[in-house]
Amino acid sequence: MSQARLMDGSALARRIVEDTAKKAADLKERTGTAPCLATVLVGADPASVTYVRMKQNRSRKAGIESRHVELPATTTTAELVATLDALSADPTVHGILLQHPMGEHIDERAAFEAIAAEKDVDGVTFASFATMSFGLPGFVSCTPGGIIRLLDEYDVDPSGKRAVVVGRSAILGKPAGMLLLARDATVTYCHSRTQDLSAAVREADIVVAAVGRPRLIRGEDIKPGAVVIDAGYNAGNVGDVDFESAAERASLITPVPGGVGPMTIATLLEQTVTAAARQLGV
Ligand SMILES: Nc1nc2c(c(=O)[nH]1)N[C@@H](CN(C=O)c1ccc(C(=O)N[C@@H](CCC(=O)O)C(=O)O)cc1)CN2
Repeated sequence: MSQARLMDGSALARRIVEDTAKKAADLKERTGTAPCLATVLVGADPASVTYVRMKQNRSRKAGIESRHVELPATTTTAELVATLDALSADPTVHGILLQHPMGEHIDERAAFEAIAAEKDVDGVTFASFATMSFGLPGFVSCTPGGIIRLLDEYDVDPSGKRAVVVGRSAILGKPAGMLLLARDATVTYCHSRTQDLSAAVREADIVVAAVGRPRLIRGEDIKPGAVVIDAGYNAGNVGDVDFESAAERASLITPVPGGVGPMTIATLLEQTVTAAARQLGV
């Protein structure tokens, strides 16, 4: 029987998006300009197509214009960088989202770094990573930022807690750990070379699963009363955590779907409106 309380990302995301829509409307009224988010998709990976569509639809509902750039899977790094340079220089675009993954032949870092810092509403550049890591104002990576908002919403203070982040990707695991560190958690990163994952997870007061391996984290490894954040995206809306068994021991747990996912998009929209306001001098 499940004991954990659900951390309802859908409900919190809805409130953030409603608030963001009001700010977007206010900005348009004051400046005559609606915030604009450019989405860039390389190739046609079905999951990425879905995520980009979700971002466009929710942008529209929040009064954010979207400009979509679709590039073929054969796009080179140089071509992608040229596209991102053009969007970075375009004053009618306030935020840029480069959907990940983008193909193994592409130098992902070169592509992310082509996004102007002031338009990095997805928090993927080195500049954003630095401000995020030092707890300074700037744009956060959207999923990690959404995770911190969920923790705040459910009164989970990471200070002094042992946090274990499973996964070290540039857009998820690494920044999630840095945001928790900035909140004074004692952070351990686990990854494919970690020798005893179960032992590390068993120590955790906060577990962030961000590795993309369906049901990797099981209830028997969850410390009783731990907070479990499932940030795994796998086919069929299955998370990285075995929800049923983990919920028996956790005090709080995010569901998949309806947990971290909606928070990712809400954070993106919120940061787009912030970027637009700054660029429009409001
Ligand atoms: N440039 C980026 N690429 C990727 C990111 C990112 O933040 N920036 N994150 C993931 C995927 N992702 C957004 O791109 C994403 C995944 C899932 C959801 C979501 O809301 N999922 C729903 C379920 C969706 C459904 O019904 O099919 C949920 O969890 O409730 C949002 C965003 C990789 N790439």
